[in-house]
Amino acid sequence: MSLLNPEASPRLDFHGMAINDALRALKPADLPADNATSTITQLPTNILEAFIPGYSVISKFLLDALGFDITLIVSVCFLLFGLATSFTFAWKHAYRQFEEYLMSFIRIDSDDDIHDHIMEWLANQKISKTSRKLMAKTGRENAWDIIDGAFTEPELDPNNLMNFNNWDAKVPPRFQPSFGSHRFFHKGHFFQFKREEKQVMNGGWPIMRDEEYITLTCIGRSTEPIKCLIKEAREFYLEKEKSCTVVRRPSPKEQRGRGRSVWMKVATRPSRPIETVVLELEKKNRVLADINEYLHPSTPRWYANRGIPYRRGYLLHGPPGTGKSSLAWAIAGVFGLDIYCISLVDPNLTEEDLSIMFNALPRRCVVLLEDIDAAGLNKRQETENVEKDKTEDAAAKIGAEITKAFKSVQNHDKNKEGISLSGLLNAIDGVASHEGRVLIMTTNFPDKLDDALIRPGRIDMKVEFTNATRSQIYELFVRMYSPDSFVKVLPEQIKHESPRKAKENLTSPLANGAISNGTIRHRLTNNFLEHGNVDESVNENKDQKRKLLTPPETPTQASIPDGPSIEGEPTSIVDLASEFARRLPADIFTPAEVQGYLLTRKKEPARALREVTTWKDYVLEAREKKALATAETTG
Ligand SMILES: Nc1ncnc2c1ncn2[C@@H]1O[C@H](COP(=O)(O)OP(=O)(O)OP(=O)(O)O)[C@@H](O)[C@H]1O
Repeated sequence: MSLLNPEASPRLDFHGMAINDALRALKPADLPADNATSTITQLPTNILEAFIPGYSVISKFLLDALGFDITLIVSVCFLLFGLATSFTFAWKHAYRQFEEYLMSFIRIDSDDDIHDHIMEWLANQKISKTSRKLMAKTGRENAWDIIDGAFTEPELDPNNLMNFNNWDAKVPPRFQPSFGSHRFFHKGHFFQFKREEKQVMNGGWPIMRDEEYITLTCIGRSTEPIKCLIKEAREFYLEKEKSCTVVRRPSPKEQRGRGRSVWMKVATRPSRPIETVVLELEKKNRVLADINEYLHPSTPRWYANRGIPYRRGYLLHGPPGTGKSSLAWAIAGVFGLDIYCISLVDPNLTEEDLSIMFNALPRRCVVLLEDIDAAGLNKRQETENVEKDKTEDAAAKIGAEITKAFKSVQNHDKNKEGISLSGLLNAIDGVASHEGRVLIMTTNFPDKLDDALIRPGRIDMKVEFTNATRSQIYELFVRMYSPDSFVKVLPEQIKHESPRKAKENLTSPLANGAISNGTIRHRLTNNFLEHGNVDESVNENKDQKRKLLTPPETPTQASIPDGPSIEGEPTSIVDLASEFARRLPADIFTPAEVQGYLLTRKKEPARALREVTTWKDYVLEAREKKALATAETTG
């Protein structure tokens, strides 16, 4: 019996009647009374029963309670659902076919540099302004960002001091397309950009971790448009970072995946100009020429033809604060390489990690192993000899044996967590080791290193750093008080050269002053040291550079602002520098100490000169006292 017939349902209420009227309009009077016969909009009850168990009971209950049959409504819903599902299925299938035969895609995992290039590029495209699905990132990430000029000046308080309160809030966040699909047109091509996450096995705990990847799709059977887009993104990114050095360190274990993700980018900082490392010109040029030759594209073949592993290691040694790390950073800047820093004293670093790290190095990079003497890799022989000398009498001998045994247990435990000499050697020149990298090790105690570590093939060049010589003191002084524009112009000039030109220049660093102190000296001699003035060309961007938050313009011969000159006192930076270098003894103070002293008087060269003798006496006296105290405590 159908309730669509009003006569058949005497208890029909107002709503029931309205529904029935509507249904009658949909299906006129001759609706079948028996639901065994069905229409296109009214499915047989037994079919509905199959999809909704207990349907007939429910419908009967509703019929009794409300007085109308829900079959037609349910049937229409079913049909609509069926249609929608079929349409979705057909659309998906058709799209899949379209994708399969008429679209091309390139997938990029987040552990590849291209991922960063694309994301950075997209952040600067229209899509990152117009898309409805964005991800916000804090605008400024490190202190170096102010150098690119796009920064907001902090407010000055009533005392003329900078107030950084709320400063960060003024920096607009950066936006990137968020997870999901995004579509955009670029250079006449339609692209789909999909950002997704997948679960991958982790090296440690937790077992699984999320890893991001992106897929770039374009219409057409060629991936060429995507390749062009990737190329454009890479160029954009590299142009942005061209005068910067990217610093990477080992990723925390739980974030470590495969490939590049074992290293994480910790900073991008402006490259250190090689001229700012005050070192004998001959030494500096020797290192640069050697690395330049090693990195030349034809060198790997030369090595291969002679069966020599394509590796080169440098040991920079000398007292702390003499410029070893500074030179390593400057080398990375000169050759435009990323720098990969490993601390061997990191207790979480295992030998296995170390070999994974070396294995994941890119083709060309600088690997910096700092303070290798501090990593328990001391010369074993020597330690044993020292122990022997101490064992003069029997009692002392027994004591020494106990100490030795205790130490060996300690070392055993240490090596379980840390790096042993053989572990380091395996990483440096094992099968897994990546060829083509520039390995730089620094140490304060070269004599303590095991011969195996510093043998040729592992260390190919040693560069000794000493306390500041007179000429270094002089150069540090001149550099400290040279105007910013003067200090900056040379490295910028080098960077704006075409890569080929830069390469030509680098072929013979000795012959070319551009990357050596030679240029600085040459310029200083001709334009600054002799006449006390900087080239006009050098001063071109002076006004612009003054805006930077660096100390105010540094003094030149024309104006030395820290008080009236005393008769007989030098009045130019050059003369001040000469006198300054004369008043300090050679080879006693490290460049870091001299730099530290000058920094506290960075706007007052004349004061720096006046007070240097007092400072020298004070430091020497303090050293003496410290030495006495140490001697007393050690007996
Ligand atoms: N030869 C130098 N030329 C220019 N600056 C130097 C020189 N030596 C030291 N400095 C300055 O001193 C500071 C410390 O230098 P750096 O870290 O390079 O010394 P280091 O020899 O590596 O010291 P450590 O052995 O303690 O690591 C830096 O700010 C650096 O600019």
